[in-house]
Amino acid sequence: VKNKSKNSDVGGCFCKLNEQVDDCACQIESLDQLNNKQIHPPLQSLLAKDYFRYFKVNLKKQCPFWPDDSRCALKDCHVSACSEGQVPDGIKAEIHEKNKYSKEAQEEKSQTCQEERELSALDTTISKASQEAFKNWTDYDDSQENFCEIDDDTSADSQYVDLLLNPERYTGYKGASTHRIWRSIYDENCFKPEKGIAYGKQRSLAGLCLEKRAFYRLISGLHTSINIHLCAQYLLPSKTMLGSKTWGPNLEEFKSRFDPKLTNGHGPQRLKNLYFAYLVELRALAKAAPYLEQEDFFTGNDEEDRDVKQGIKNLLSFIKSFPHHFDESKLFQGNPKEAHILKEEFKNHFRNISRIMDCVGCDKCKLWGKLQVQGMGTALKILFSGDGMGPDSTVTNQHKKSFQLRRTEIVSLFNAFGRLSKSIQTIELFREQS
Ligand SMILES: Cc1cc2nc3c(=O)[nH]c(=O)nc-3n(C[C@H](O)[C@H](O)[C@H](O)COP(=O)(O)OP(=O)(O)OC[C@H]3O[C@@H](n4cnc5c(N)ncnc54)[C@H](O)[C@@H]3O)c2cc1C
Repeated sequence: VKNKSKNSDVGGCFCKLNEQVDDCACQIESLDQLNNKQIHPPLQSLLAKDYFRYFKVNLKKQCPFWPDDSRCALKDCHVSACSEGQVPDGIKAEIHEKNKYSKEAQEEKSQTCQEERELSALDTTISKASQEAFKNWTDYDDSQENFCEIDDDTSADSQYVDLLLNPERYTGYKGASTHRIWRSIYDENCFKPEKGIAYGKQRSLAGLCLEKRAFYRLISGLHTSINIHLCAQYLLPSKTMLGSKTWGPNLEEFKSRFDPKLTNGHGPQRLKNLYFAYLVELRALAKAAPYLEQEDFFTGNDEEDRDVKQGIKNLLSFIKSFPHHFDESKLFQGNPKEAHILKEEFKNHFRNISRIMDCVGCDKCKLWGKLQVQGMGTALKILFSGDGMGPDSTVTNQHKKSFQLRRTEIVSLFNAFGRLSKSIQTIELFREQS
């Protein structure tokens, strides 16, 4: 495939990708470089490891806003859950995770840090006190920090899904059901620039404050990413007599969504919003690096766990060295009372969007929608949880609960970032084809 100069398609889908990411001191081209060369390859191999590939999710939760109405056209919407034996015991038991929330574990960790000695073997029982501590943490998370509603992983309807066996791709989910979802996200849960601007119409961000612009761009960036994946893994006409299915890039579908001539001029800005969402999650990973570098990524397979820990350290070192990170400290500034109200509003809107994911009428889209929204919510939790995320952040002191991430948050954060990363790499592919 001929490699076109990036700036040669001045009027096309990519015309805004030689600019700066909006409201950030970062050129899109430098993100392309960082992502495609340094981040995407190691990230994809980490996401194939057991720790990251199994995601526990409840796809049967009722939509809290309207009756479930839709079924998508293809049986490719179906998600196959894992059988009992498939998921590593270390993940299934999640003893390791629950244990780290217990008072005993916190104290042990604190002592361990002070004495600079290695943690002893894992305790494989969950004491009553530990369970209670875990519940307290869950309540704390739910009330204070979370930007998302996280599925109750003890519900009988929650199941492990192997993400590698259920890839995000074209499913044929479209029409009134999808439009109702996107409309309720944009119209009811994104901040509106001016009264009377309806979903699908020109959306001017002029007059919106930085926080509200950021919120809209995050959601739009996620929408772009979902749509890029369905274009990149489109159901192609079968080339065999038996009619077996093949999936691959569909440039026409991509153009229909991002070419300015076919989208009333909006497509290129939507592509640009993808980079904004990427930059926000990138910064969250950099900020949480001291915490993540301490994580054990426990599955019970010592060798793989060690590889993952090392792989994460290497990846985080690329991420930390990036010089143009998103600056979250500019958000929620000014009058403290107003900033607090705005932050609560921001959180509530985002929580609502996470609830709307239970209304998606195609299981595979719901799986990836829930995972990506939860991952973005985890990024926001990291960015707006203060600065207590250093190596000692798992230690509780009497006055303040320290920062914590659950396995499900870590898995969704890395996978969500992996999806945005894949989208940016895919843009390169479509650019070369066009
Ligand atoms: C949570 C979720 C997950 C999905 N996952 C999948 C999937 O895995 N596979 C699959 O095949 N389909 C999936 N879909 C469906 C897919 O996103 C589209 O809705 C569908 O292909 C129909 O596309 P459309 O052309 O009607 O426009 P849509 O993508 O439905 O967009 C609706 C309207 O929103 C506006 N819009 C479009 N893109 C943006 C943007 N980036 N920013 C701002 N506004 C925008 C436009 O005005 C557009 O007309 C998912 C839908 C949802 C809600």
